[in-house]
Amino acid sequence: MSRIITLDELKANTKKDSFYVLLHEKVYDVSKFIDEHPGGDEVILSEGGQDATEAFEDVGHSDEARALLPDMFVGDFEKGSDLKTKSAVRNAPSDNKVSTAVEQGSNLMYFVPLGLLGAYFAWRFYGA
Ligand code: HEM
Repeated sequence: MSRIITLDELKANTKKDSFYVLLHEKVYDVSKFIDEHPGGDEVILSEGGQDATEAFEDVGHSDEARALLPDMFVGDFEKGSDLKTKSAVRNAPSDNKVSTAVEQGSNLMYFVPLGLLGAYFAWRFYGA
């Protein structure tokens, strides 16, 4: 059974010995984890009482990091609270499109001159 965590509750748990983090509209109690966090306690402490989704995603946390979350889950964040939560938008796909386009472009940049060079030598040796 899942609890609903209100904005007031989120804001009430911003002390190191009782600390809630809001990620992807879910609330996690990171009190026990905070001292072990590889990124340090300060970065997490500065996200108290607000939506930490963007900060968490900007770091590009690993699957191992994400796998720690279920154990710390407290409940879903209340819908329609004053706090605007961000949905999980990952910016990787659009970046990928750009880099494949650039890669295809640079392949052409190699193959066109190589093809011309090949054509020239074919003409030199087998032509007139
Ligand atoms: C609340 C749940 C969180 C968990 C379970 C978690 C877990 C982890 C883990 C396991 C790592 C090691 C690298 C990796 O596996 O990705 C890491 C690194 C890091 N985390 Fe978090 N993290 C949490 C929240 C945050 C938040 C809210 C921030 C905010 C800014 C943050 C900032 C960082 C930074 C900057 C690193 C990089 C440390 C380095 O490479 O030196 N983390 N975190």
